[in-house]
Amino acid sequence: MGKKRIYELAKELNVSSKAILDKAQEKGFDVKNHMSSLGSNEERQLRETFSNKGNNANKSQSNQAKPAQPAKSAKPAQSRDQHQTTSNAQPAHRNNQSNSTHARTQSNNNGGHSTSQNHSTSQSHSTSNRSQSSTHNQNQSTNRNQSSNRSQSANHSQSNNHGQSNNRSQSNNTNRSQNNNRSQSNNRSQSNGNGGSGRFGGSLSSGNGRNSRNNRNNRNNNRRRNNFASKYSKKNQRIKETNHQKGAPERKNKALPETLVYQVGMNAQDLGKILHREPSEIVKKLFMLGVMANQNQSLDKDTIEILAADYGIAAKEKVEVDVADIDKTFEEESNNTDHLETRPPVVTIMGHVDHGKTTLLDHLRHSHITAGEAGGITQAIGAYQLKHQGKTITFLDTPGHAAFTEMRARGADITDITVLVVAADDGVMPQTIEAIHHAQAAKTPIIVAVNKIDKPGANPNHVMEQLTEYGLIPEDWGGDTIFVQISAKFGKNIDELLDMILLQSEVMELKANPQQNAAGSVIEAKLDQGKGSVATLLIQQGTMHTGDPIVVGNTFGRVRTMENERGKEIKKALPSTPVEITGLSDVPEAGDRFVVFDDEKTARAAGEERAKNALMEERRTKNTVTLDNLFDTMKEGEMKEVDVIIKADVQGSVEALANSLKKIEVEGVRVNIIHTAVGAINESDVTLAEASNAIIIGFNVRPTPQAKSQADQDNVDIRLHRVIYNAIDEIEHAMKGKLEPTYKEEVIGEVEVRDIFKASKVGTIAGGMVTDGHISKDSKVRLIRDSVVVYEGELGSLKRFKDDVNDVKQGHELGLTIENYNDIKVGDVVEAYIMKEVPIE
Ligand SMILES: Nc1nc2c(ncn2[C@@H]2O[C@H](COP(=O)(O)OP(=O)(O)OP(=O)(O)O)[C@@H](O)[C@H]2O)c(=O)[nH]1
Repeated sequence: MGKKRIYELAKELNVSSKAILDKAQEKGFDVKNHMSSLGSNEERQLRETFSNKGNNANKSQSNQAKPAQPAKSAKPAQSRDQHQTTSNAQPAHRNNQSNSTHARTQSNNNGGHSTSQNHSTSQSHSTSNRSQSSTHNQNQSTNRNQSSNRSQSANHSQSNNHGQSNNRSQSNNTNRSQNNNRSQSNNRSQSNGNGGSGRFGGSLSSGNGRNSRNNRNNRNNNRRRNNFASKYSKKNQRIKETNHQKGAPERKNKALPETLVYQVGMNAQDLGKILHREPSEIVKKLFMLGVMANQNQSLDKDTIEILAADYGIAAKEKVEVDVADIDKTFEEESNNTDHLETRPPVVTIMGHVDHGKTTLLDHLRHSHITAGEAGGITQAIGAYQLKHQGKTITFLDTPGHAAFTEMRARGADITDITVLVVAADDGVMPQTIEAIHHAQAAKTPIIVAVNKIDKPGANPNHVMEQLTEYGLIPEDWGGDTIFVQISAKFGKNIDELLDMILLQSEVMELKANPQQNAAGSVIEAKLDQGKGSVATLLIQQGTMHTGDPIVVGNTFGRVRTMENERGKEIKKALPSTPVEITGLSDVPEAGDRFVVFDDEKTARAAGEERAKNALMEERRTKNTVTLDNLFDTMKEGEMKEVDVIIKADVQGSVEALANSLKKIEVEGVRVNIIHTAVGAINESDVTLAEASNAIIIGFNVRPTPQAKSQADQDNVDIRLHRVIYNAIDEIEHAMKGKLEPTYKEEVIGEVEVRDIFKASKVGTIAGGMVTDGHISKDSKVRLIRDSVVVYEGELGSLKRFKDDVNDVKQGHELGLTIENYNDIKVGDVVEAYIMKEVPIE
């Protein structure tokens, strides 16, 4: 059991935190406020103290009030005074008020009796009136009949409710029933003013009795003498006094709610509205709980909960949920560890062109389905499930790595296992490497299917050797990569491959909770003429039912129909199942996430909000890392690695550049090369860069036109270099935040070389056409052959027909020479660029 806090003990003992705090401090315990913890010994002592008080109040209180013990006789008077003088917000702290105040107050209550008289009265009532102590909320007549027992009431006031206190304080006014009645009424009306329940005594009826006017006057007198009241409460009291004098009806507070539903950061005003209480009352109450706060100051969770406890009601925090944030909902649903059950693995097949991916998928599709379904099966959607050894495996039919990475770029890491198909007769090829890098970037385990082992030239061992270079080492050789030698065409070892997939998935302990709302990702989506929006979804968590309200990406709806991959209507779908659904208001995108909501209203609100946000953010520059903002990004602590993709003209350059970049040392940051290859920068590189927030460095190579436009669109940073040192320097400077370019290269046009003329004096003259932009006499040029930069230099001359010109625009023919370079060939491209000065901010 943890240590008890003061407020908790107070709640338990039904006394104020302040009373406990005071007592604890009096006893020398090391406590500061209501939140302070108590040791078990301390707690025990306090319990004893307060339970004794309760008992004393009922039984043995008279000891304190015996005439023979004058020193103690002051206590009853205190308590009495407390009742009379305490403002509504201070019920629990009456005991703390001074004797002199009490005495004065009492005299007022007694209708002008002298102070000394009051004192003697209080003392003379030391004999307890036990019956009184047990009867709370007594009415006036009861009080009149009660003999006063101030010591009793003093003790009671600590542990009992206001009604009790009031009654007891009434009884203090012994031998003057009239005065007693007045006093009682005063107290009651005070309580009514508070209007609260619980310890504030709000349960008392309002002071509408015969004595109410007198009582009000008395109370007002009392209030004037109340040293405790704050500036604000004094003001409020004055207002109330005025109202009372005018005979204005007393305001009745509404009943407290059963539970205070709050949000952290609410202030006294907010809470006052919920509790139907004046903010000033809340402020006073907080003050008594040891929290100094004005009406506008935000309150923390603990304070609000203590306040609720003090009012005697429960408190519940209302957590504001951003329904539109389905990513968050998705994460929450995904991370739910309740009712976890094993789910089928989701497998993607990747590999180089013609290595047999489609053949493998087709073979699986046709050979591993239940007998009843065999024959004439048409796969309706881009994913399917098969059964092997009584277990299900889900295959995603995503042709091409770009599609795979595209999904990842959109935040959908849906693949559990990658099967890498490598043809045994062909070995590792560029797309094999690309696939490895894509899978590694996605951190999915790879199972290698060495295919076409039936072919005469097949050399599986060679494939295995090759793959060791990429960290894929067979188990036999001391690694942990599973290799299966198959023939997709002839179905050889396919079962072994499936065994291995199941084994891998077992190791991964793939689990999901089928008992919760479904969440997952879009595999593909389209607009169907007849059905409207049709989306293929992979359920990653929970179970989806027809009729479920759903938000998918920026669209929403209800699952109107649901079909499995064979076009069969189903009513529910479990985790790892691909389904095709209709019923969405719009067409989502592949990779979008979906979340099922409990009700359609929330789904609609979330969907509409997302659609609105998407519209606003449409085409807004994505927060992709570029060299220019790299330092800022790093500074923000968003990145500890700089992901880089290197493309170069020859393998030697790739390695040299990679090695050099790895050696750059900048504190807290390192270069992480996620993909290298020889050749032009293609769309797949750009997609990978976007998905991984990477920078592409092209060394002596150019991006293909499609890759270039995709990079522009996705804001992927491509840096082209011809000197390794410059590339290293640029990355290093960017990492150190020193990138302050004063000049920036700007490509202004492209010329296609269509004819070559050799002239003895001027060298090679290239005749051609400006296919893009323009070229000017002072532009610099690069000669590009098959996407590889073969020369970079200055323009020698620029002519239209026979005339020298300063500029030639797109669509016009021209003749040009490159200074000191003659090896120009037909089909070459001359890229014209200028170095533009970048103004320093
Ligand atoms: N002999 C033999 N041929 C195979 C095997 N697997 C596939 N092939 C053949 O290899 C060729 C290419 O196979 P695909 O399955 O289309 O290859 P892919 O990887 O899907 O090719 P893309 O879809 O272009 O990327 C086809 O002619 C297949 O018949 C195999 O195990 N043995």
